[in-house]
Amino acid sequence: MMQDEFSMIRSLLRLRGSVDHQEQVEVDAGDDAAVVKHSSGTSVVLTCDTMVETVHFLPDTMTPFDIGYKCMVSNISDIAAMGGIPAHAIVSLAVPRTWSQPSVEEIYQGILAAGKPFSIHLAGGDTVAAPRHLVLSITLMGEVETGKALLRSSARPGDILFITGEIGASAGGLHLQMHRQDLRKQPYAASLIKAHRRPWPRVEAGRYLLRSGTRPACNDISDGLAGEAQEIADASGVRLVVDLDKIPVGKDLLAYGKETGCDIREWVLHGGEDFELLGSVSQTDWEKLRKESVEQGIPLFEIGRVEQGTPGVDCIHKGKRRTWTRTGYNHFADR
Ligand SMILES: Nc1ncnc2c1ncn2[C@@H]1O[C@H](COP(=O)(O)OP(=O)(O)OP(=O)(O)O)[C@@H](O)[C@H]1O
Ligand SMILES: Cc1ncc(C[n+]2csc(CCOP(=O)(O)O)c2C)c(N)n1
Ligand SMILES: [Mg+2]
Ligand SMILES: [Mg+2]
Ligand SMILES: [Mg+2]
Repeated sequence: MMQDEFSMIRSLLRLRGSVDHQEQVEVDAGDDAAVVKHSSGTSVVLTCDTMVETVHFLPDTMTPFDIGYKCMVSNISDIAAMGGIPAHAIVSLAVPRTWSQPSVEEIYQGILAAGKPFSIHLAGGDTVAAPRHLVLSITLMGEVETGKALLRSSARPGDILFITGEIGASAGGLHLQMHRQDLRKQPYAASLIKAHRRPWPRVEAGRYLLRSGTRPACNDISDGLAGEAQEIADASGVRLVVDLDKIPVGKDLLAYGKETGCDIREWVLHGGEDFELLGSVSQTDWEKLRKESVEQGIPLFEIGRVEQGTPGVDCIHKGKRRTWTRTGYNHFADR
């Protein structure tokens, strides 16, 4: 039995417990809109990402908690990619009849859990009926020092290209859940499934990059490495060269690929939903960044370089250089 719209909203808001970022909250959820103060010297960072049943998840690939969690992470990740600090979120929920009240509350628990490490204040939202599939959309507001945001357009010829962690595991976890449930209990399975359902947004790395004063180019990898690299190339007017052998890949993904004979390179380059950051800085700054990042426990892996040339991305594998023609995940690719 589902509560009426207004009881549902009250139940969902009660799940928040205490209000995060209280010092900034002038008017909380409950009025026509929330009102938040923001500090001088900082600018507002705004982003929005949506998840749709059948497009971003299926009952077999994500629990309701995971759906809320991952939708929040995909938003936090965009703030991280700008070097910002996430602060206030607005949640829009379109719920079909087939979803029960406890399942919707579970989505909320996931949203709140993902926001908790960053003290994100859930400032309100909207709740409507949906004809068939669930749609969850989150708008996230954050702060960044004025004039300091990390941009896709900052890559320069001579830069070193880097990434903040292993990639491909999310797509591997999706594949395993959709096609190889028989391997679910294998030792490598849990970490791949976790990578797909509960990614971690790189806020610390984004803040570290911003504070370093090196002004790196930056983009988060939601649509796959190849596509996100292309976005940096286009925005900066440069050519990116990615060394395939340098891309960090986890041992569990390697084990899954070995067992199934699947081409894990496809997932590493085009899988997406890994939410690592892809960036570039000058060679001199790279030496400094790499040294300090080790001391601070923030992983940074060199994966290539930036060159002058027609905007685009090349890859080098076993000494051979080729151009990547495929772009990132495209929602309308089959239309
Ligand atoms: N419907 C829309 N109206 C206005 N701007 C949009 C719309 N959709 C996307 N944009 C803008 O286009 C840019 C690229 O959006 P996109 O969603 O591709 O980025 P992303 O969130 O980094 O990627 P992903 O959605 O894969 O996480 C962003 O600046 C975004 O605000
Ligand atoms: C059931 C199911 N099928 C396919 C996928 C893969 N997938 C969906 S959207 C997307 C790119 C990022 O989306 P967006 O651009 O909206 O942020 C990817 C890689 C999935 N997660 N679940
Ligand atoms: Mg988006
Ligand atoms: Mg995004
Ligand atoms: Mg992004």
